[in-house]
Amino acid sequence: MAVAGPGQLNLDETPNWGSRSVDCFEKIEQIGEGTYGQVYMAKEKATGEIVALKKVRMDNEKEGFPITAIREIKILKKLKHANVIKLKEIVTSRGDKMENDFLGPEKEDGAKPVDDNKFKGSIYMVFEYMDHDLTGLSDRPGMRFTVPQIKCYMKQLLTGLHYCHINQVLHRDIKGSNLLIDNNGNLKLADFGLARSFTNDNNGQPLTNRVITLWYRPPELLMGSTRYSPAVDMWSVGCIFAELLHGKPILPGRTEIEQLTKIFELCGSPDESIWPGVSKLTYFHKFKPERPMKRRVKDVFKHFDRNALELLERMLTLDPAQRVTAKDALDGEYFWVDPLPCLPSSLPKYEASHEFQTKKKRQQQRQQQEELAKRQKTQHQQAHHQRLPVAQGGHGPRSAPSQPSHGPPPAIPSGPGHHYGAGARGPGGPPGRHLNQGRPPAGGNPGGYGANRGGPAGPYGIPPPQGGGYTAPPGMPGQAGRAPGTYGAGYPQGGGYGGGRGLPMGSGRGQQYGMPNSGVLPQGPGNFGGQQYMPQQPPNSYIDVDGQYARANHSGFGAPPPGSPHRGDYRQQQQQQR
Ligand SMILES: Nc1ncnc2c1ncn2[C@@H]1O[C@H](COP(=O)(O)OP(=O)(O)OP(=O)(O)O)[C@@H](O)[C@H]1O
Repeated sequence: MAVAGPGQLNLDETPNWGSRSVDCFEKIEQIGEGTYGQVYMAKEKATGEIVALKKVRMDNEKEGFPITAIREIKILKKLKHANVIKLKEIVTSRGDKMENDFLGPEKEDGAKPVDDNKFKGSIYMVFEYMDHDLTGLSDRPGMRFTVPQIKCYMKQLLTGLHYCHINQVLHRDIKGSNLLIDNNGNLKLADFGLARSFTNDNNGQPLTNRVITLWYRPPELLMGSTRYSPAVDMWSVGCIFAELLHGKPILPGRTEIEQLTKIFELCGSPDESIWPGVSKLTYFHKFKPERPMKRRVKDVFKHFDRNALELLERMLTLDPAQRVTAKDALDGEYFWVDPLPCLPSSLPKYEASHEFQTKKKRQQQRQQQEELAKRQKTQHQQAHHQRLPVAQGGHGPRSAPSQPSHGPPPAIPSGPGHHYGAGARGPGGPPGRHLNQGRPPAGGNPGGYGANRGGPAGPYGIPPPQGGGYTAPPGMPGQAGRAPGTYGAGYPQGGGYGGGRGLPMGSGRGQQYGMPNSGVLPQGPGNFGGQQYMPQQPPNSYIDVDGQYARANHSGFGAPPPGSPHRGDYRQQQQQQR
């Protein structure tokens, strides 16, 4: 098993990493709870800098440092990009000092009792702090994303992903809660715990297909493919894109088969003519629908604007070989016509919102509502009993008294209102209502953007509000014409996305995605370390088939409970197997 012993991180190049203690930081509050462990907002004592500390959960690891964390650290060390979260350093604690500080003392010296995993320190990854994740942000009451804002986030998502792909990294867990956003409007890819490096043939080694949260998992993985490409991430991006525009998750399956069925219902069922080679996939014949299904993307999302729909079609292409790449997506009309993507810095600033916190708030609200309802019911019953004739003694006839002693049922306030259209989030609405309705299944399934987090798929409906157009003034570089595309094809030699749409590096629309094909490249102006925007106006771990650990199936925008099919946590399976 590819695990390192505690403390054996082998983090070459950064000898200082791991040398500092977590005591250099002061905890502020918990902002996340993931498969790995808790994530805290903290302040570096010496500098006052705010950071995020992600604790590497060791309590389930009997065999040393978890490979998922090793992989995340290794990959993040190599990726340096404005749209990829920055891992600043690793710090350690002797005997879990941090945990004691945060959660209360356990032992005098701060060490944990010994029986398994005992007296061992903890390891924390120190990240730049981000104010929001996309799930938390979109779940804010009243949140509405404008079209330029959606374009701005999508552009950054694709730019970060393109950078990963040309550096031969598959993310394999693109979802809202892994897209972090700061109050300057910057979006960064985070949570590389499921990511892995790839080469074109992976030296003949198969990859696990148990990756990517179910709602965002592409058909090739669901049908058992073990040789896949960056296209898997692009499917997830398509699901997020549609969700942003539509206001709720578009493919909320509860099981793998249901997920595939939902995909076929929307995208049609595959056959050799549209997806050469599909019939060779392990589960093709098992999951093939009895009757062929027609593609309905255009019908279902007919309220999307033409360019958005065209891009979505290319992202949600069944055949991964024909699915749009991040680079080509960035080149799509969608990002180059009015309303243009807004500048990140022009986006509104919001109070911090992480999925963990918004979920907690929702839970508290639900509890309050339940208590209120209970209290009202009790009061009502008491009032009722007081009105009953004494002789009945509370054991009256079974039929209701003839006098109208029952008032209307207590009003249960609905949940916070949500954006993207109509209704407040509340108990599942009747069929026919669309956005912002229903509530996630108990346990919190992946949720949508400002919308119905997780109810069964309802009818597709209301278009999002169209944000105002943000046209670059004439003569600004953002208006430059386009030259024929000249990008290198395929991965990993994707080439620098220097010129956007085939313009020479740094010219034209002033946009630069990614970097040249040199593995990992330094950040800096002129390439996409220094992302340039157009001058627009503001408006789990266990071994899998690739011999790797992986966490799969876990949460969507919300976090399904451990053990739910959405989470399908490899880590849990491993524990069960042990
Ligand atoms: N750098 C950061 N700044 C602010 N918040 C963060 C940061 N990193 C993570 N978070 C918060 O913590 C949450 C969980 O983080 P992350 O996804 O990295 O952990 P995980 O254990 O891999 O979670 P999961 O099992 O859900 O994938 C994120 O959704 C986000 O809300």
